[in-house]
Amino acid sequence: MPAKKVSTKKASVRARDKAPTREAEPRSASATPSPPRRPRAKKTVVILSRKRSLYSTRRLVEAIKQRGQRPLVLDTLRCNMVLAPSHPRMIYRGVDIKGVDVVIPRIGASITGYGLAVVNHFEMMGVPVLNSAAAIAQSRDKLRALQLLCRAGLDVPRTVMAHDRSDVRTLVREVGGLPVIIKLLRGTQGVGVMIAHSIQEVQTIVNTFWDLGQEVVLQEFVAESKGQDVRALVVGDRVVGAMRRRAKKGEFRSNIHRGGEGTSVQLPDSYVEVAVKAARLLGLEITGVDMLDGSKGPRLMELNSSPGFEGLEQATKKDIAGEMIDHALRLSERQRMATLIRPTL
Ligand SMILES: Nc1ncnc2c1ncn2[C@@H]1O[C@H](COP(=O)(O)OP(=O)(O)OP(=O)(O)O)[C@@H](O)[C@H]1O
Repeated sequence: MPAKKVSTKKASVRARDKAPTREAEPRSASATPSPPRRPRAKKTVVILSRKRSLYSTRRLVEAIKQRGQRPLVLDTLRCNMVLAPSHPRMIYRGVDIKGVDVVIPRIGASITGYGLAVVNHFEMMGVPVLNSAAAIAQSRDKLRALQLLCRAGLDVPRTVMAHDRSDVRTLVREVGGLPVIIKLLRGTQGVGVMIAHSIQEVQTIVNTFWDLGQEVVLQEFVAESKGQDVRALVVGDRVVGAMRRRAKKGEFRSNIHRGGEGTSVQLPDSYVEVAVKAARLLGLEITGVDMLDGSKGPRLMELNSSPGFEGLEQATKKDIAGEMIDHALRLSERQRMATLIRPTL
């Protein structure tokens, strides 16, 4: 169902100044009349997204409306940031954005730089964001993310990054020999993930990428995973849905975009623990954690900070969008309470 267009004009109106909707009268067994209740104002939830027609954006908008709150979809690239001492502002199509309660960034890889600046600007304006600019940046840098996970003792496939063309044979040995996985550091949806079965192939692939100025890593091929991987969606400190993705015939990459098929799974505790710990380590409130099945347990591949969830909702029949919005609303409420309490301390 197409998302209803949300007028950006509303952005100029402070959410709490809007005419409040009446809440239902509380039922009470006591004869004492209860004091009049202050009606709760709607919360404004901003979705940063290039297109409101994208599945995940539409579902988030739907979930916000279902909870009686106000969605506002802003095209990340149309957000203009004004830096002024102690008063950062955001202008969208000539309108000052005010009264935002929480922001959910959906930042595609192609606009990471500008997207991070916009997210950071909302943080400077004191608005809670899921996820923070620092956490998104950390998870987008695949090597840094793997370094952090590895340092914390989590199991990641053996990985090397190098620039020395003369030493490819040693690099292959370091990751456990052939076949070897070669990954573009900036790849997504399985594009830029290759398997090489000979030293010659490895050399050709890495040299091509290096000549194009691209960074690559060599990674141990986790054969036990047999063309499957696990996607766990972590919201806060819970896995709210998980699926096993199977690669199509003749393909080792199980991404849905590469024709992989997802089926709902109930994850063993060890997988849940690893996924939640990894999300905490990278500071991600919402994340899609990709894991391979190793012979000794889950092996972390990567964490996506703006995970698409169409395949996951279809496979699990769960309201993943609703889980994300509930968490966002909880965080915004927590922040509101914190600002109320602070002056009395
Ligand atoms: N080390 C490995 N051993 C075996 N299979 C692997 C390995 N790394 C990746 N794969 C397979 O290739 C697929 C794509 O890898 P990966 O998720 O790293 O790519 P990506 O382009 O970063 O994808 P995403 O869109 O999730 O960011 C995985 O889903 C998995 O099936």
